[in-house]
Amino acid sequence: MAAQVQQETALGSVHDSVRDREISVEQEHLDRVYRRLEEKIHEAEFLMNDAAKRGQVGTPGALAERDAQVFRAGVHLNRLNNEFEDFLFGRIDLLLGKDGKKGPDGAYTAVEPAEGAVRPDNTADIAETLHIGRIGVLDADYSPLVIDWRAPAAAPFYRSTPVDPGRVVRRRVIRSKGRRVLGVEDDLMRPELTAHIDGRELPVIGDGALMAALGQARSHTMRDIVASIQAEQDLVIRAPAASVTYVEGGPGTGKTAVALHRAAYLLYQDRRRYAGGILIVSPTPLLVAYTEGVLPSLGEEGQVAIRAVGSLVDGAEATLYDSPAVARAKGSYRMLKVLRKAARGALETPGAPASAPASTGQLAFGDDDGVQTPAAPAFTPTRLRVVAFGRRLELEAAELDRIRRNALSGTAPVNLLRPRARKLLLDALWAQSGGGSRHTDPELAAELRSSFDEDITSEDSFIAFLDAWWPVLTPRAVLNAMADEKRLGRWARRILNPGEVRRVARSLGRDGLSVHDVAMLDELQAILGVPARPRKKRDLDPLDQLTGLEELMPVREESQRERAERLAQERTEYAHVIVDEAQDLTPMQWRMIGRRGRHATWTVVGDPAQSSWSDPDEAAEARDEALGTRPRRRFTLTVNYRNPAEIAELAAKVLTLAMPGSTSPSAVRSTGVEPRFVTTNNGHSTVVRDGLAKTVRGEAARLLDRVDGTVGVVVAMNRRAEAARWLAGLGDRVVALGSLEAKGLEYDATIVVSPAEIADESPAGLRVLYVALTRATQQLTVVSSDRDEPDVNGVPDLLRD
Ligand SMILES: Nc1ncnc2c1ncn2[C@@H]1O[C@H](COP(=O)(O)OP(=O)(O)OP(=O)(O)O)[C@@H](O)[C@H]1O
Repeated sequence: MAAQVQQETALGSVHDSVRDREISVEQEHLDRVYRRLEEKIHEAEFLMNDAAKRGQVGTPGALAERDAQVFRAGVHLNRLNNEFEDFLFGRIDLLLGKDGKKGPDGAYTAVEPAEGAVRPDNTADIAETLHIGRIGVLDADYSPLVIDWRAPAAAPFYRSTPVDPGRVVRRRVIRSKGRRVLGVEDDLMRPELTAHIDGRELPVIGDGALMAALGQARSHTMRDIVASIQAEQDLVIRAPAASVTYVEGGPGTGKTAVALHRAAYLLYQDRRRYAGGILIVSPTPLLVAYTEGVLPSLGEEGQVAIRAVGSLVDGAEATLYDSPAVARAKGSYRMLKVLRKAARGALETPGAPASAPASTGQLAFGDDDGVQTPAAPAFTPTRLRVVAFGRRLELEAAELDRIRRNALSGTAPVNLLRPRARKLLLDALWAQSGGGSRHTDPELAAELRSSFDEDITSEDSFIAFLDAWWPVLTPRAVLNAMADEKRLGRWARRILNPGEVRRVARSLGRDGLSVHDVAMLDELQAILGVPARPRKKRDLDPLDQLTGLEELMPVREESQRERAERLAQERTEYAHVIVDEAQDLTPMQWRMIGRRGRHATWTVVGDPAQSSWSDPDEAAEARDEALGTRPRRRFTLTVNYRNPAEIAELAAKVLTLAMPGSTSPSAVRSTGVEPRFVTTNNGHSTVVRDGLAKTVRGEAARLLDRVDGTVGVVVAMNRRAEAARWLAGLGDRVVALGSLEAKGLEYDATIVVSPAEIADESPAGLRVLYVALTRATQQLTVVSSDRDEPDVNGVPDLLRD
């Protein structure tokens, strides 16, 4: 082979000296970069001080300019300080490019080599070397010292492969800590070439950075993969933002990692458009906690909202789980029909509470927002009595019902129909008063009518009646009303069966919300509508009151800043929505997320084989509705970077049962460690014979000894609390989690407890089991109970060939 590839053999000392020399080459470059960064930090500090001085000059223009300058310098300084750790991680050595043109980052733009860059005898010279890092750094003469990983010039670092190398001859990953380079790992993209750099043959060190990264112990937080993004992943990360980017791939193919890096890429591409406007929806708070450190490590702190699907509605936080049967009823399209009926029905229900109890959280509208929510009436009034023009007028129950039905026949949100209902009441009272026949002159008649209306609407009894008869409903109030089985039964007639009604009503009576309740609240918010905010009144000047001037003064307009702050707080729509684990969303959740991305571009990542939702067709319909007719660009990720082949092979058996005909991603490495099977109940057990608790605890302790990082114990949802007790005192490297909570997470080692229990938990149980079996990066133990019918080797029924 032409290039000087070093092997770990008898040539060890030669190898070490070449490696040391290459490390010192990179150290020199890193030193240069740090010197330049320090200069830039001084520049930023100088700018800030200078700007502060300029503030004392005091003209409005100078002040505005100062503010902008201080802001820019502050952001810059902050980034430089934060990126100081480990920001240089890659290098590519390139052949001469085709056209010789340079891009804005100072690098040549051509992807393909110039003709003649490779000589007929397969020798070539390195014409350009680029270092890749978390941010770009230009030298004082504008030559690129470091290229931002998201810049076009950095793409070949990720895209180049031996099959399609482009200009790249050698791709190097640099490992550093603080200011010290610790190691380098090279991949040769053109192994057939003898390439020279500065008159020397190009050395190649190590056997690839990817394997080194994959072998590292896992902690409770995800790491970025910026130094080892693979070509098929890079295509997704850099896909144009237009329309919908749709990514499928099996467990461990990097979908979550890719989604996070894509957010950072989009911000880099068009910061103005996306800053603050990217939403990442994650299935669980555990996955949010696991992933939320990745974007800051890519230099994108606070720009992207990562929210669990149960925390998408402000003021509502899901803390409870529903049983599979209840989840199916609450999450399906059928619930939409029930909610529409409930929202209208809650108005006319005797005794229905009209507003949320003060102790429960508020949705986006409520007392806090200045909208008056009337106190809950004891019952819905059945008669209206008022006095107008000295006459007693009265509307009876039947008439009131007719008016309500008439008002509700509109399609507008229920709360927005209140003015219409009020108008219909006044019409009925006016008709009763006979006032319409008193004047033939239309002008006089109109005047009479308006003073009639004024007379009635200023009466306290009328206002109290309206508040009780047509209260402003909050989503919480309607949900509370649905906890009454009888009422729910009425609203869900022919939609839910009696068993479902009973179970749903009971679940809504609990203290707290489930992830499905949150989607129902959001839907109710849309069905009920938000009544117009009363405009804030200016505080009255006592002098105004004396002179009556206040009536002539315009209401003060919101300042631009106030408006910007309010909009940011109220943000419910985003410019780009990234959905992780999209296969799990129910139709109601798709509707909730869809409302946040009505005008957005989307990235949707998921794996149908891991879906815990029982009706994939219904969910697909809801997804298509949320994404609309936007064109989709589809990608498939094919390589499993998480599980060693031994574990992937076992999981594939469950995949065959769960989704016959689908293919597993291919595992990129093998560890030689086979999954272990332990039983609790029979004489053939290899280890323990007594209870599950002791078995799992013993196995967890064993695995903690064998791996440096984390151990996850996955149990059926109803065993979660119990499993936490089994592990008490073993330390924080080991955690117990329910099958549905394991989604997206990974551990060095996992224990999957009773596959049969997990599979029987729900209609999608086999797919949930597939998720559980694919969480380990190194070792997997399966603990069986009686239900698993283990064979003599402890292998449970579901995992046998
Ligand atoms: N290019 C890469 N370089 C290094 N590590 C990688 C790379 N791609 C993925 N990984 C690692 O593989 C693991 C799996 O990635 P990730 O969680 O994003 O996969 P996923 O497709 O979302 O999996 P699942 O569907 O099971 O949730 C993570 O530890 C991730 O850091």
